[in-house]
Amino acid sequence: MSAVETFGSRLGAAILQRGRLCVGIDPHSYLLEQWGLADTAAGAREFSLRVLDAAAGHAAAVKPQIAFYERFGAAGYTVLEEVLVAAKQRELLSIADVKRGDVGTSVQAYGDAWLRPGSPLESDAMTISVFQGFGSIVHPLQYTIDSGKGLFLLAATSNPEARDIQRARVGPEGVTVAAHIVNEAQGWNERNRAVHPTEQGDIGSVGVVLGATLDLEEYGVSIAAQRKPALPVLAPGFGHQGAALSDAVRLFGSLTRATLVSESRSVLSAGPGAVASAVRERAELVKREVAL
Ligand SMILES: O=C(O)c1cc(=O)[nH]c(=O)n1[C@@H]1O[C@H](COP(=O)(O)O)[C@@H](O)[C@H]1O
Repeated sequence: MSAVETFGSRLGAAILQRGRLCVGIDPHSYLLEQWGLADTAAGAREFSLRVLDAAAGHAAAVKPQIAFYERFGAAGYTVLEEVLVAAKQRELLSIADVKRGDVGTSVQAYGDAWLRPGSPLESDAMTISVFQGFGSIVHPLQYTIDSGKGLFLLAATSNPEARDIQRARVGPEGVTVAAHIVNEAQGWNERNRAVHPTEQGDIGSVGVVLGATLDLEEYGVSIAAQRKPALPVLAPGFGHQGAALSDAVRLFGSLTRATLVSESRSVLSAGPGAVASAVRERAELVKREVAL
């Protein structure tokens, strides 16, 4: 039996304490300009630290999108390292929005980079692509057991261009790709529940990304069944992409239980002077509207 506190358990505690808002940290060029900051690694650093201060105590998690740092090369990665440490100091769960995926030792190296305790880029969880097969992520999955880390598998993403691929039917039962990925995540959580003390087994550590802009039934994803352990869901699409918080429970049904409402631009566009109040307002609204 593992003594490690699971990601699912930490996620549950964070939701209970601070609600289910996840603030996306996306230092777009246009936002840096709007904030009066240079479009440089130093600008992204200033931006990110201010967002972290705004999120502290009000959001369950933050989700830095690594592409916005990667565009500054090594300097961007140095900033990202600092941002991830600063998130931890503020007791915010960090979800590295990496969206990487590969096979064998390559995907193992991604897991080592983002989930290995002591790694310079250590995060609490990462987004990951499993379009090369659930079996391809066996190494990153091990971090959920050994080190209390989390994964969010891309399943039904918020962008409309993904519809054809993610709704395509696969396997002998002809389930959609999205539903297949959801089932794999749920199955993993069920199989590994016993590895952890039972009080930690309420929420799984392997979650999925489901866009709030979608009709999940259309993607073949059932929102009716109460599954145990609860499936973590990272739900982007609220705010800037048009999904309304008031629709969240209708959209996610029983999956709302362990859902993180992820918003980036709707909060970040408030600017440096108003970002703190924007986070607080959004967090309050999420608590009121997305209650199960
Ligand atoms: O994994 C994600 O966070 C993600 C998945 C998805 O299906 N759609 C999606 O927009 N995102 C991310 O969410 C952020 C955009 O959020 P908004 O600015 O709130 O629209 C970007 O960092 C995207 O990469």
